[in-house]
Amino acid sequence: MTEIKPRDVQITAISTTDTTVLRSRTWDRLKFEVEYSLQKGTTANSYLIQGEKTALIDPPGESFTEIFLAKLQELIDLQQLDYIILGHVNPNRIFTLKALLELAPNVTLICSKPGAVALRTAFTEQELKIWVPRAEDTLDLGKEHQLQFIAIPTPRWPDGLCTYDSKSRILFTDKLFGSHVCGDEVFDENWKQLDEDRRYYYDCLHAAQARQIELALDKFASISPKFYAPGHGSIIRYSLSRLTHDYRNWSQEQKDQELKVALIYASAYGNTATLAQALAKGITKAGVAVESINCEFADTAEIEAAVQKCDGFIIGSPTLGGHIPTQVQTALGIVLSTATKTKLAGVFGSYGWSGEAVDEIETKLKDAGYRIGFEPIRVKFKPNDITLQQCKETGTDFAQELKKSKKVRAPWQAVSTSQIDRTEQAVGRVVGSLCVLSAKRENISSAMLASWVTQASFNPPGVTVAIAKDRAVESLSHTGDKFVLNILQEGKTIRRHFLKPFAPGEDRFAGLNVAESENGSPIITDSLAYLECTVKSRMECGDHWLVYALVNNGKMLQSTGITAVHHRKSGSHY
Ligand SMILES: Cc1cc2nc3c(=O)[nH]c(=O)nc-3n(C[C@H](O)[C@H](O)[C@H](O)COP(=O)(O)O)c2cc1C
Repeated sequence: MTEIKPRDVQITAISTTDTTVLRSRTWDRLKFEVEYSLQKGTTANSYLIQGEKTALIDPPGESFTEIFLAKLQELIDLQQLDYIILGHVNPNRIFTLKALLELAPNVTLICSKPGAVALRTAFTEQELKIWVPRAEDTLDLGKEHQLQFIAIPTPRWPDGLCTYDSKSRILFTDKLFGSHVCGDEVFDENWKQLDEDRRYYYDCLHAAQARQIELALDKFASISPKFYAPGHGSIIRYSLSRLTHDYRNWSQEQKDQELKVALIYASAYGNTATLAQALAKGITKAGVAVESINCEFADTAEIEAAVQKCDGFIIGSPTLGGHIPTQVQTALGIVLSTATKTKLAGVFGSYGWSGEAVDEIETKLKDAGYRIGFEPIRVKFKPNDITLQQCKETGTDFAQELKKSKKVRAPWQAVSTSQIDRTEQAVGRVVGSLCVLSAKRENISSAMLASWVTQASFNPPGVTVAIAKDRAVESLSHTGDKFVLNILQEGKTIRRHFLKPFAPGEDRFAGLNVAESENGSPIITDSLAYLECTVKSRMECGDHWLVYALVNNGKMLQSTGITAVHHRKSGSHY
């Protein structure tokens, strides 16, 4: 096993303009968050601007409090710290904030209006100096550092606030333009290698709030930053226009999707919100757009518009005091009076002991005549990895169900209608080996049938596998992922086992003979042969990912028998 480096705080000056980044680095994987599943660690970036006055942006979470404060005190005397700017108020970071306030009692906190409410809730026993800047306000730190504040409210971070320093031309973007990767590179000189991570970060954090991301980009259009300084990952210096363009394109892609799901939820302590994010990831992965609505911060018109436009809706609610919270009640009222009965519905929520909210919502929707697309999801308190995986799979199934009921089928482009049948038949004559890809991450095993598999290189030995985006198992389709390619034998029944639909979270290997490979992935021992592989790269090919993987190890499991090949009548499906 590779040894994981200890957490640390890396300090680097950004350009020559009195600005320093303090990167609190976590090298190992973080648990229980959808966006961390690539397991590359992350950095929590804080920034220090030293004009005549001093401002600190976004101190890190509790696991860094001690080492971060020690490093910060090497740079400044905390008695001299004038401002702490919060891109959003993160409950995990309140501990560090408390420690900072003890050492810097005169500091003024700067945040958005909803941020101030969250701060006052977290600091009930303490009088805080808070400044909520309006759009036209600036803050003069001296030495020409004029700070401008841009509110970027999103469903996930309703209190989002970006800061722009006109002297250094750094835009501090908090949750925008980040990536969860830990390394020594402070800047994005290797930005091409970051493409996959940035896209994944966008897909997990922002795809379900693409409308608000577009509004944010519009707001940034009037300034011309030289750097994006995000809350996580490398500082964007060399690829700023490219990444801006990418964010525009990815948001437009979401807008262009034919089908939309309104994901309407509220969450007092973040648990229902975490479930919402996992569902959203599963839905968007399947090529269906999500419009997230955080009931606490959305107005009636916004909810009505989302419900009218959507093809399906999902409502999420915690149970508080034995009831559905008022904001969700209101949203439910709007849904019941606005949504036509043809829309597919879903319900989920976190609870502590009785969990009435999910049952009540389900009953009301059923009584009103809506079809419920999945067994309501009820999760006690904080969801774990397995629950989140189930939510993602439920989201994907919900999207598939919508596609089926709306008969959405990817059009064959550049082929005239009269030629479609002939061309489909001809393409269908291309064959590949029938295999099962299997992988294990933490304690979650996954598997999928794959028939678009072929050898791709002799030296090093490598294979390619084309994986449908809407069915791609996350733990085997990203660079660095390890999996086993189980090569099936003609005449055996393993194929039938994997052709049947699995319920979200269902054990894919139940009833099969399985052994563990060196890379931890399951080997189906009744296969003809197996290969242990590591994903080297992947390429986006329309509705599939083409994964190129190196073969690390392999073995014949049967001395006779030939490889199963999947013969098809048409090239328009497997
Ligand atoms: C004031 C309060 C009242 C609660 N009342 C209930 C209740 O009546 N029934 C229940 O099952 N859970 C109850 N809970 C537990 C919450 O539903 C649980 O913490 C849930 O994870 C909150 O979800 P959220 O993080 O999305 O807000 C209550 C929690 C609090 C703080």
